[in-house]
Amino acid sequence: MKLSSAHRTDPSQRSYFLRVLSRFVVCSTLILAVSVALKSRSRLSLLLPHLSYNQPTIMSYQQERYIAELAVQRACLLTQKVFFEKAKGTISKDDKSPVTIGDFGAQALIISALRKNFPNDEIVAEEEASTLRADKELSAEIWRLVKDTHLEDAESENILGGPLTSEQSMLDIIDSGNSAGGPKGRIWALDPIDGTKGFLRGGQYAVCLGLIVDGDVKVGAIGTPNLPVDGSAPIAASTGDQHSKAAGNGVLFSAILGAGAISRPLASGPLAASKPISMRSVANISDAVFCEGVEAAHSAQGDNAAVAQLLGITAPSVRLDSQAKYCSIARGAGDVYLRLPAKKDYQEKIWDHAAGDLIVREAGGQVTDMHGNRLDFSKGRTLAVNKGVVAAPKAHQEQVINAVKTVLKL
Ligand SMILES: Nc1ncnc2c1ncn2[C@@H]1O[C@H](COP(=O)(O)O)[C@@H](OP(=O)(O)O)[C@H]1O
Ligand SMILES: [Mg+2]
Ligand SMILES: [Mg+2]
Ligand SMILES: [Mg+2]
Repeated sequence: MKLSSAHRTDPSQRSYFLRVLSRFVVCSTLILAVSVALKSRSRLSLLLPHLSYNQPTIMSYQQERYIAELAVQRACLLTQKVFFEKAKGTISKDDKSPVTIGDFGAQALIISALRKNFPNDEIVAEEEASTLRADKELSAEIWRLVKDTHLEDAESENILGGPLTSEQSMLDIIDSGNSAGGPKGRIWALDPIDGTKGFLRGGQYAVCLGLIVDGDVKVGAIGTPNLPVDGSAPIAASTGDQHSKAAGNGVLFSAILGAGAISRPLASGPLAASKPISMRSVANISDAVFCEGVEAAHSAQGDNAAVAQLLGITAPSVRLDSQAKYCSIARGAGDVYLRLPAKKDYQEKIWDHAAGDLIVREAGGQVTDMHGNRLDFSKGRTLAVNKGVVAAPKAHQEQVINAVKTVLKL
């Protein structure tokens, strides 16, 4: 068929049309690429606002550490409320150890944040809700606390998943920390209040969370609301008054395996700026300062004293409850943490050590049992193959272990 000249396209017109079309395609591809990049960057910045985007790669476990820090920070708001404003009534557990509304509330808040962000992970937590299911009044009191506790920073609160929806879901959340632990998979070890006796006495306590992957601790976060922000300040034996509340207390410690340990003030807004922490370098072990527990039932204080004497240590021990001991030596406020068994057959719990073990090792220390073996977090809910704990600067660990073996005749 022959086309009339009116239907035929002029070649210069056709090439103009092709040029416009190709420019349109290039421009729209560019716009699309830029908008996808911006979108994923803003999603990332929501999750990891502390990251610099100049970093070529994002270090692994940064997100886990960030969520752990926020969750611990929020739980500390609740424990502080109980510490300063509420009667710290106790309930006795089957093993006669105390538990408070603060322990249950902090556990509920932290597990709900973990469930929101890492729904497939397992959780080994200290507390369970059977007492609360049998005591409606107590359960209602904890629920009032839990639903009213949120971070001041709405974006951070949103990342944690916002408030729980009902009292029943709170009880179920508390009970979901019942994993048996073990050598495989991602398992969070949670101690909602470590040093409950210190908490009740108005002394030191810690909110502790560690992530164990295939038996190895990868992330640790510990909130110590009553430790001074200034690591060189004296540690108050009791902080149960409003004056000390205003006096610069509250520290958040954390570590990622292979990436060092840090601390920052435990403020309630977005996470404050952090700084690296490290153990003090001690030229001679006789210059070291011991950190020890307060409760005689939890470690053999006579044995600790004999070890100190054998090492020529004369400085008095710093005594404080909870994993605040690990944190203290990790920032150079003390050098050696000894926890020699007071009861022969007691098995240490993984939630009492996971986060602290990593923070000390990442700050340049070594943590072992009294035989010099690394703590083994792959054996279930307890450190079934370890006895006692010895944490010291790497360079002096062997010397301390030898003194322990001499004193205990191992
Ligand atoms: N006989 C014992 N030996 C060692 N630790 C014990 C113990 N009985 C209880 N504990 C643990 O000691 C922890 C407190 O340690 P510390 O004495 O260093 O503050 C308690 O944690 P909770 O307070 O979380 O229950 C508890 O798990
Ligand atoms: Mg307890
Ligand atoms: Mg504990
Ligand atoms: Mg506890």
